[in-house]
Amino acid sequence: MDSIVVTGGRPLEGEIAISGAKNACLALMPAALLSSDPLTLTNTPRLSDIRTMSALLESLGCEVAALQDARVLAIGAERITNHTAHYEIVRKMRASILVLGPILAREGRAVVSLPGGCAIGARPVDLHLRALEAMGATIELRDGYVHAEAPAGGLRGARVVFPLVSVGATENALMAATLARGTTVLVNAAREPEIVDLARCLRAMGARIEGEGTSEITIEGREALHGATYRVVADRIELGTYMLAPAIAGGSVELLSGPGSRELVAAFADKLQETGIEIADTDRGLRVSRTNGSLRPVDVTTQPFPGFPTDLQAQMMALLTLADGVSKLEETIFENRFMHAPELLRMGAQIDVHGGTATVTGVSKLRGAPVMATDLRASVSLILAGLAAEGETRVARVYHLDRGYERVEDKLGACGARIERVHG
Ligand SMILES: CC(=O)N[C@H]1[C@@H](OP(=O)(O)OP(=O)(O)OC[C@H]2O[C@@H](n3ccc(=O)[nH]c3=O)[C@H](O)[C@@H]2O)O[C@H](CO)[C@@H](O)[C@@H]1O
Ligand SMILES: C=C(OP(=O)(O)O)C(=O)O
Repeated sequence: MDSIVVTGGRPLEGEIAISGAKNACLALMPAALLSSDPLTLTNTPRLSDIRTMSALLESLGCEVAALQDARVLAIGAERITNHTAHYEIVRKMRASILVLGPILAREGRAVVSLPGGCAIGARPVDLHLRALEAMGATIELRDGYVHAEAPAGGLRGARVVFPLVSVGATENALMAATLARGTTVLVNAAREPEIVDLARCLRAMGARIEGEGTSEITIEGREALHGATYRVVADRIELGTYMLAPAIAGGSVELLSGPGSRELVAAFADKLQETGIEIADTDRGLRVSRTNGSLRPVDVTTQPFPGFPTDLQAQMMALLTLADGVSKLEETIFENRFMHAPELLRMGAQIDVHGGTATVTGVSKLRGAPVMATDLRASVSLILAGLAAEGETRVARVYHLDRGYERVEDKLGACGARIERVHG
């Protein structure tokens, strides 16, 4: 199994290209199931999660062609030949549940393995299922699988009120509603940029949708959708992660995420600026610079968009371990998302975790250490910490990292970081 070895202490200078968003792409790919015409996605990231979704779609009868060095994916779902998403694939990636709504809406039936819990929390899918039931589906759970059936004549438009904000449940319901009979209103819908991206792509496929990016989305169901070509939005979590690289290591880096991309990370960028880091908009994205030696502590509470993203909490914690004072991080989305804390302790950080709150008392320096992470964002937070630490940090089990970060060693290495991948 590969490890990443980082030797800290070098300020970073240069630029980093930000890839297309993993989490947007993982919702856009199943949208292809809604039409018998091909959906072509451009700016797709080269990540293991994307390959897993391709394999899942192929197992359902789709043709998936990775073009232009896998920067473009052409997905043809002329016929869905298999209505079951098997556990062997679903267990690898929770986003597999996103095929449920599209298959059910187009074919009238679908069987999808329950994804099960994962390191960061239990992550049930009840809200996905309730939304589809509100559209008339009959759902049964048997032997670890969701068996869903649409009523005669197909799913019906409905008013779906989500008791809590769920990105995945909003995506599943949004996709299903595009082919339902009548109007669907999603109330308390997620507002994440990935939802906006999905709605725009569905509109390019002929769907009638209004209100994406607000908490109420209205969808007028259509008989059929057609093919389209759509460009995946920049990855705001990758962007935020690399914004933290010069913040923690020192130096100045331009993040090539496109003009106007600050709005993708506004709440995070505000917190980063509060610590004393400079952020400037550029024609190509954002420039982040650390000119001043000390970092101010800040308090952070994770929230659904437009709040501070849970997917940047671990990385922000790595920075705050070196602030001049005490910071509090409150995790409100997932019940077990502080797995990076004990590993950061091994590098000399001072962190107390009580329930959903981590109190971080800044230290003057971190020391390199062998560390290991059990989820994607925790893994990258240890790499960030390694950029600032004295000596060598070896981050083991980087398959988590490869789910969500493309060539992390090349992107940081090009800015002067001493970082390498060690095989075996
Ligand atoms: C592939 C993808 O896009 N993953 C993102 C997506 O995950 P995902 O879509 O799984 O996250 P949700 O927004 O659904 O989860 C939010 C909260 O709702 C709970 N919940 C969710 C669904 C449900 O049916 N019942 C229920 O109780 C979850 O356990 C969690 O506590 O949004 C999360 C929150 O921004 C991000 O951290 C993930 O990176
Ligand atoms: C939690 C994440 O992904 P997933 O929902 O696929 O587990 C993530 O991207 O940080």
